[in-house]
Amino acid sequence: MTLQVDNLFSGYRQVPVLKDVNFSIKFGEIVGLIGLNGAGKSTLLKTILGLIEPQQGSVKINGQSIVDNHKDYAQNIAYIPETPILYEELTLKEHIEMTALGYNIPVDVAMQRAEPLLKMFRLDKNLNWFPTHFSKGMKQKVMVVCALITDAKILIIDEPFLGLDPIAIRDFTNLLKERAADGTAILFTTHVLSIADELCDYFLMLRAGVLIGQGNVSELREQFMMPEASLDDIYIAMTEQEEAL
Ligand SMILES: Nc1ncnc2c1ncn2[C@@H]1O[C@H](COP(=O)(O)OP(=O)(O)OP(=O)(O)O)[C@@H](O)[C@H]1O
Repeated sequence: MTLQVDNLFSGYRQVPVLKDVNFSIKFGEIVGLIGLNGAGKSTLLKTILGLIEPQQGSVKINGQSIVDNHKDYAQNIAYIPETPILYEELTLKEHIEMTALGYNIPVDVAMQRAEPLLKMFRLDKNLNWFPTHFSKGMKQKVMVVCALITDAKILIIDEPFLGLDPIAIRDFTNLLKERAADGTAILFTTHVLSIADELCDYFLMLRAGVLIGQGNVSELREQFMMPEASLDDIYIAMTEQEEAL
């Protein structure tokens, strides 16, 4: 039961951004995707989501690609983008209902699941609000609620902590840990290494479209030959190598 990425080349207009990327994520693991601006993190997430077609190689969930079974593949993934995408003409409640429809969940079940999340994020009094009345952080919380009410076994999150206040970061971090403990695989990008260090079982280090390291911190220490290094030290070494290229 995994997300399996094999020999993946992917990018835009035949120009590969990702070059021969290989990794797998088991259900229940939290994985941090780390790399400088432009390294290809969002391109990788978009390819996993099926928004970009691989130029070569494959992305499979439980052995099936999006081409093999589009519906199963899509329902297995929930996505929280870096910039919240909400429909101006739908209320918060209607966003939850629409998510329920998209993931084949009865609306009353979705509302039950949403209730504690809305309370935690202090949005429970705002069910009839439209997105124009929400702050950026509140919009991000709506995206989090919609993703977490699904039964998706893979959660893909682009910069999850951007725009959230410290309390929301703490609550969201705890929610992610709970989700992983229940068997959800979580892949997220971040530039906030301290949170990644606390949260992740292991890391994917992406440099110029190439996965140059993967593993937990002690495995990364071995791969980068830095026996005493912290995640910060390894990241800085990776960026210095990039500047020297
Ligand atoms: N729609 C696009 N068309 C063409 N090239 C693109 C497109 N989107 C991204 N790129 C290029 O692909 C490369 C990787 O970009 P990507 O957005 O995946 O990086 P990233 O690691 O997510 O960066 P950041 O940390 O800034 O979000 C960059 O060179 C970028 O210019």
